[in-house]
Amino acid sequence: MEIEVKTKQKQYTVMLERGLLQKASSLIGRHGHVYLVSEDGVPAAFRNTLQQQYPEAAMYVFPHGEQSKNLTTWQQILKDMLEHDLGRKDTVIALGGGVTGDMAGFAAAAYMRGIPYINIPTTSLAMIDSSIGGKTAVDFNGVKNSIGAFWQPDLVLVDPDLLAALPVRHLHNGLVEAVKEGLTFDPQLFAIFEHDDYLDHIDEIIARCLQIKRDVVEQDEREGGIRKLLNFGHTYGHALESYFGLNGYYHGECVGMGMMMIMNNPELKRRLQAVLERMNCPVSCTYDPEAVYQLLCHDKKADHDHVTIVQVDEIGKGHLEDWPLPKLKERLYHE
Ligand SMILES: O=C(O)C(=O)C[C@@H](O)[C@H](O)[C@H](O)COP(=O)(O)O
Repeated sequence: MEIEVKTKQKQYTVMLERGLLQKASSLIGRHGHVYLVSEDGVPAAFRNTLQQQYPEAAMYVFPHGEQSKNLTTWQQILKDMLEHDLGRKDTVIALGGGVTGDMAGFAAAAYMRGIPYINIPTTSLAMIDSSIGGKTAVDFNGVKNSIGAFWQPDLVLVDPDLLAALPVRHLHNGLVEAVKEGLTFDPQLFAIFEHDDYLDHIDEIIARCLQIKRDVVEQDEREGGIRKLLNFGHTYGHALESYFGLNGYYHGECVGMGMMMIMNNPELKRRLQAVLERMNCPVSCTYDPEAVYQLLCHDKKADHDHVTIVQVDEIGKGHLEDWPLPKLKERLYHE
């Protein structure tokens, strides 16, 4: 399956097919010199499969996880790119999860004021959500994704075979973003999680999410309106993620709890809770409300004294609401 994404910045293809990694170089074609970025959590066999297709290319491998998503790693990648004489027509290829896509994408966005980059996601989170749409960022000063750029990829190769190597907690972590897309845009997608053996429908789940994301990003590349709906659960979710830090909950797990916290409709909340429990994901946690509130005030959707949040009263129909900060704070105390 091929999905065309047409944005003002770039027009590119997202290919979704099993076995793509083996033939990546033939699909990528000629793109100047190639520079590979990956993380050590990606199975060595995947890295070797790509490296063998580009024997001349340098590969920068950083330690896996959110602790690497910072300006230090970004600077090290840029320095290495310079040392390998990468030019404006050369291409960065990211092989890894969301952090790799962010690091490689943000490095490509800044290097020589922007060079091409190609994404080969290896996690459910990256396949479903972060590999397309052009959001690249690092965490800074304790605030998630606070420094970054919109920089669209030139090609995305989604190979669900790679998920076989993913630990089950990571798999579910990414699938929470698909639950989010079902709740905000696609009742049939939510129904897969509610009623079916969702692990038998992984390819369909990814395809539905990519199509939703393509439609949203094409309408609103820089998140002026409808794209904000993709942030359902992220207002509390990002704050919890920052609050618990590197050894706490995963991103998707925090988004799941964030959706539970923001949702008003008790019946929908009950259904979401049942889905999250099916996926062995947490539905709530204990935290210091004041500390989480302070983190929440840095939300990119915040405008001085209010935050644009996403609400879902009917499955498939997310909408935006402006919530004053005191209302968000009060809920933290009464959840
Ligand atoms: O692509 C988007 O737009 C999204 O909001 C997708 C989110 O699921 C994703 O976690 C995103 O990185 C959060 O964006 P941010 O702007 O709050 O950093």
